[in-house]
Amino acid sequence: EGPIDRKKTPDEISDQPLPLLGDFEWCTVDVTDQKQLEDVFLLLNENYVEDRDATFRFKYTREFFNWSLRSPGWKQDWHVGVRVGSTKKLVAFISAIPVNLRVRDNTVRSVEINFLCVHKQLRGKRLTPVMIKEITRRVNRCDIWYALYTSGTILPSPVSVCRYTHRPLNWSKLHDVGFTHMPSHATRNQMIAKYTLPKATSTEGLRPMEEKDLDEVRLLFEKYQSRFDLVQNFDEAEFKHWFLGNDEKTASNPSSKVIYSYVVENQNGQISDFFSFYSLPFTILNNSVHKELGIGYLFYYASDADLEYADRFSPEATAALKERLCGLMNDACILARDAKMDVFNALTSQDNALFLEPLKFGPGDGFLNFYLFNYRAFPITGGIKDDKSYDTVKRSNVGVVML
Ligand SMILES: Cc1c(C(=O)c2nccn2C)oc2cccc(OCCCNCc3cccnc3)c12
Repeated sequence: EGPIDRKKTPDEISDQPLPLLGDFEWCTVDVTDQKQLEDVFLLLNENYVEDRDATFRFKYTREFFNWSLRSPGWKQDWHVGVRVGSTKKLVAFISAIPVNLRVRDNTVRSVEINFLCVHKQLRGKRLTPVMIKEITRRVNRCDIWYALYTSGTILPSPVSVCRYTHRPLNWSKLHDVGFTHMPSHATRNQMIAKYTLPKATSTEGLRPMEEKDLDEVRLLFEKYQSRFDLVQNFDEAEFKHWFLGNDEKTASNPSSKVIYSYVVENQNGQISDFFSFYSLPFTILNNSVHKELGIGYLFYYASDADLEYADRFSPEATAALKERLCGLMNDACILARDAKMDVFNALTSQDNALFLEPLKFGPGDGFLNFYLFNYRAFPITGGIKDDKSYDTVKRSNVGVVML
């Protein structure tokens, strides 16, 4: 396991971008300029990933980009765009943010690549490989040689693959928009009853995470994450950014809130657990009644449930963790429902297999493949059972969650 290419230095890398065909020009998007942020927002909301039947399209908000593109150490030069020379219209985008990854026992200074988007009318012009080469060049110039990225499509050699899963929160709306279907043996009311959640959460001491919790939660999180083989290491600033976001702005406008983080404070005032989820709605294409699908995505979590066991992977420790996570994640679904989300999405990564079936998550029809650029690693299990069921617990070794 380890780097694929020989060690290089930035001065070996060209300081000029690759040539672009026709009336296209490279640009660097300044996402602190609301107008340029709007260009990215419009490009992705009209041209980014859709589901297979083109029923839904990701609806990234401006707040989401401010959160995901401006994490600590972010560089404007790594927000790469292609514009039409004559009109300055943004027709392609790709981004990188710096991250510290751990792949088994190796720490790898990397970037995470995300939001690769080419305008629908420019598909098939081989623009994607050129975008990837250009972002690679700009990152290499900063002496970073590795990258993590995900894709719904199969590309050469994924390091891991996880399955999409969904927990309906508002079954009737999901049914109305065609996301979920009525099983032959059930009625509408039976399906609604099946997915109805309690009014209130049940975990004693559960409350929103606050700035004063950060150090304690980061310590709990680092202990928990040590169980996985592919993780992102967060320093203090990164931890604050990813779990508290730039919350002051959303205090005024709750509907634009992106990241939701909660802690469990036990009787003697210690933090025993935490979990988080982010909001990333779908635009519903051609539906007269519903315009948007509210979606919560499970993000990171940690628990001390297994800490008292010498072997954290023993059946006893696993049972204790399973019981704790089932209570926590059921509360996460309740909080997501209260935040007007219609479905709660999770992958089969982390220890999710412990609660997916008990909490009525159903397998989705999508897979998320994880790729490492310029780094060879033995495959890391993504928690997928070979068949559709989750009958036996199949834990995963993927501890990184990509937006
Ligand atoms: C996308 C997505 C979906 C859906 O497509 C979906 N949910 C409700 C209705 N639909 C059609 O369901 C998921 C469950 C877990 C994690 C996920 O995504 C994890 C993060 C994905 N990152 C962005 C991305 C999207 C597609 C391909 N590559 C990257 C998803």
